[in-house]
Amino acid sequence: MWLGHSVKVLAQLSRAVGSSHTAQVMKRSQHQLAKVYVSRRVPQEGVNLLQDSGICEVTQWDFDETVPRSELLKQVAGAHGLFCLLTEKIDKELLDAAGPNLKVISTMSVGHDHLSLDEIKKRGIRVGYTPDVLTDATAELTVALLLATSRRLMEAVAEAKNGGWGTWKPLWMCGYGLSNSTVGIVGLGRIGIAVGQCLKPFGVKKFLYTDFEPKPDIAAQIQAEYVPLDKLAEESDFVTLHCALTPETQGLYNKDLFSKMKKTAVLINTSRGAVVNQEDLYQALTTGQIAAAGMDVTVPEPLPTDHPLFTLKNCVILPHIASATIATRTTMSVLAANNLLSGLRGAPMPKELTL
Ligand SMILES: O=C(O)[C@H](O)CO
Repeated sequence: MWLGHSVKVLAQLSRAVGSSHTAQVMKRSQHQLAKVYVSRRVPQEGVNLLQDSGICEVTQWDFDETVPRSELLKQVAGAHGLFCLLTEKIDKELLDAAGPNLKVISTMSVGHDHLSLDEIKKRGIRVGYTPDVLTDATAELTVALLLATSRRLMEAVAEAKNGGWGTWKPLWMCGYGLSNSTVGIVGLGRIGIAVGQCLKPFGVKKFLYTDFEPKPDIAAQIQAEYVPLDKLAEESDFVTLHCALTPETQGLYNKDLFSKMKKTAVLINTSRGAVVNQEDLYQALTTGQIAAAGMDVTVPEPLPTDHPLFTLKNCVILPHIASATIATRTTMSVLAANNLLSGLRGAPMPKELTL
C-alpha cells in the first residue's frame, strides 16, 4: 500500500566515466542503476542531484511525516544507497533488511547517534553526514533560545496578550542578562565555539568550557578556560550543551550537576535531548535549584503535549528547529546527496564520517 505513495524515478544513464571506481559503478549501472532510497521529503535540490546523476534509481518517501518502520525495512531491501534523517534508526535490523548491496548511508544531519556505527563498520558501509553547513543556523537558534529563556520572552508575550500587562512595574518580568555573565559551554566543537562567538559581543565576562580534552587553539578564539564539568556547573550563569550524544554523555546533565548550579542559572540544550535527565530537570526547575531551561531537543521527540515540562513557565521548549533555515536545510540536502553520490562512485565524500 505504501509503495503507491512513493515517488519512483529512473534517472538517465548519461554521464561520462571519471575514475576506475566510477567505472565499476557504471559497469554495474549499464545493467542496473544503483538503487537509492530517500527516507523523507527533503529540499528538492538534493533529490534533483540524485535523479540527474545518471547513476541511480531513486525511490523516495515523499512525505513530511516519518516513514513507517515496516515500509522503511521493505524499501531498503537491496538498496545500494540510503539517504536518511536523524529520525531513522539505522540498526542491525535495518542493515540486515537492506542486505549486502548497501554500500553508502548518507544522513542529512550532523548528529549520528541514530546510526549503529559498529554494525555499519562491520559491513564496510561508508557514512556521509552534514557538519559545518548547519553551524551558523544552530548557533543563532541557541542564542535566540537562550535570550527567550533568560529574558522570559514567552511569558511576556503571553502576559501582553492575555491582559496581564498592567502598569509598568519595576519588579515584573525580570530575568537574567548576558552582560558580565559567565557562560559555560559543554562541548567546544564547531557549534560550541560558534555559540561562544555569537555571545561574546553581549558582554560576557568569562567563558568556561569542558570537553574530552582541552582545545586551546579553538578556546583562544573566545578566551575560554578549560574546567571540569563540576566547576563549570558551579560557576556558570548560563550553561549551553553542544556535545554529541554518546554512551558517555547520555544523562550527563543530571540531579548531581543541577545541585551544583547557581539558583540563578539558565540551562540551554540544542544538542540531543538524552544528554539531559528530564526528570531531574523537572525537579531542578520546580524546586528552584536553577532559574530556567531552554530545550530545542527532548526525549522523546515530539515531547507529548501533556508532559510536565510543558506546564512550567521557566521552561521554553522548541520542536528541534536549530538548523531550520531554508538555506541551511537546502544546503544539508545537497551535501547529503553529494555524499551519497560520491560514495556510490567510490570517490571521497565531501563530508565522510570516520568509522
Ligand atoms: O544533527 C543535526 O543535524 C541536527 O540535530 C538537526 O539539524
